[in-house]
Amino acid sequence: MTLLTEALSKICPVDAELMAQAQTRLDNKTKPVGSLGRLEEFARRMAAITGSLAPDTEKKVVFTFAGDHGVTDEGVSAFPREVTPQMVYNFLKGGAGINVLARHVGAQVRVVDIGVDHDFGDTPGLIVRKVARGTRNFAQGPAMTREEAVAALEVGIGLANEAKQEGVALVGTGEMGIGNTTPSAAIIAAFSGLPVPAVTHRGTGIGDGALANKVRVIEAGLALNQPDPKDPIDVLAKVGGLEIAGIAGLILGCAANRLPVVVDGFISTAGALVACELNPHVRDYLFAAHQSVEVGHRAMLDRIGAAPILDLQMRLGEGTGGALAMGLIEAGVRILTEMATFEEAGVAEGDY
Ligand SMILES: O=C(O)c1ccc[n+]([C@@H]2O[C@H](COP(=O)([O-])O)[C@@H](O)[C@H]2O)c1
Ligand SMILES: Cc1cc2nc[nH]c2cc1C
Repeated sequence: MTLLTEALSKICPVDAELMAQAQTRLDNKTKPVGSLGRLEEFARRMAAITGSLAPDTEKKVVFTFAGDHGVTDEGVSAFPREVTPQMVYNFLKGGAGINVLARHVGAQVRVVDIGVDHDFGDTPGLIVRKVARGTRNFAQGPAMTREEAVAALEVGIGLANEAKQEGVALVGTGEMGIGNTTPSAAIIAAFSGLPVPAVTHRGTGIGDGALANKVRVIEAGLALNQPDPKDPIDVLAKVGGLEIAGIAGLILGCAANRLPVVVDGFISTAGALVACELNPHVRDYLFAAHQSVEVGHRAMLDRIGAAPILDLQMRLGEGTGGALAMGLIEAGVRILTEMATFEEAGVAEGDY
């Protein structure tokens, strides 16, 4: 069995009984029923995912996948593609936004070269799983072969399997790839059939002219490649990206291992969408960290059926929103495990 078929076959619904037991415990805590709102949701879902009423959150790891995109030849980003490897070095030195926010919540950052158009040699700290030196320009043909897409999915699955083995408790997704809002918009347009202008936005900050060009490029790429929305790997291969595939695989692997996974912004959610289209139970294992500024993000989250935890007008990527949301998920779990019950504290219960 391949890593992909094995992961897909292992994914099952979360434990509904434990979800109910966790909620009963939360209802006995010294607070009006439901008064901790979504923190209670995080706690009961963590119980249902992990199969424990005292879910572990100790070891938190954000995987930041880096990859390049042939479609940058079409002028779809405000930045040159050299920024992708330059930012990889920044991550490894600990100076990027994700490094700061991961330190803030006590998470580790792991940087994965899954498709950067740069030779890193043996750079200390970098996880080298390069499938190709970037994708091809999907305005001229498929971004990847099906084999490349599956190989990149399996990179992510392999990392999730290793994370489970070493006792990681909470996984975060992140990415770095100049041009990657273009394949992300193409993916949601392909699955949903929504008009391209409704899901395409400014990414790193392009102006009106470049945005109109980006819409035309995506429309042309979809018309040329005809991705089949009923075949998620076809969509991923034809108009996706290597880091998006790595993230989709990581999320599948987490679901297969009953590991909770926190999904960052627009590009990470494109990966989550591919994973959910492959197996709808994946949805129950993921937390949508935040609402990105990218306009197409809402359509992705709606299609997955996930409500974002934060709305901080962020659009950096890297895993930054995911790191922040990890802190809140952990807070919810601590309510479940540490807060006193009415009985323990000698507090009178309400009469609803
Ligand atoms: O996470 C998001 O919601 C997000 C939204 C816009 C841009 N980004 C980041 O910006 C880069 C892609 O933007 P662009 O304009 O080059 O397609 C890529 O490195 C992403 O991490 C990330
Ligand atoms: C500087 C920079 C940092 C990033 N981090 C994620 N995407 C990015 C894009 C740019 C341009």
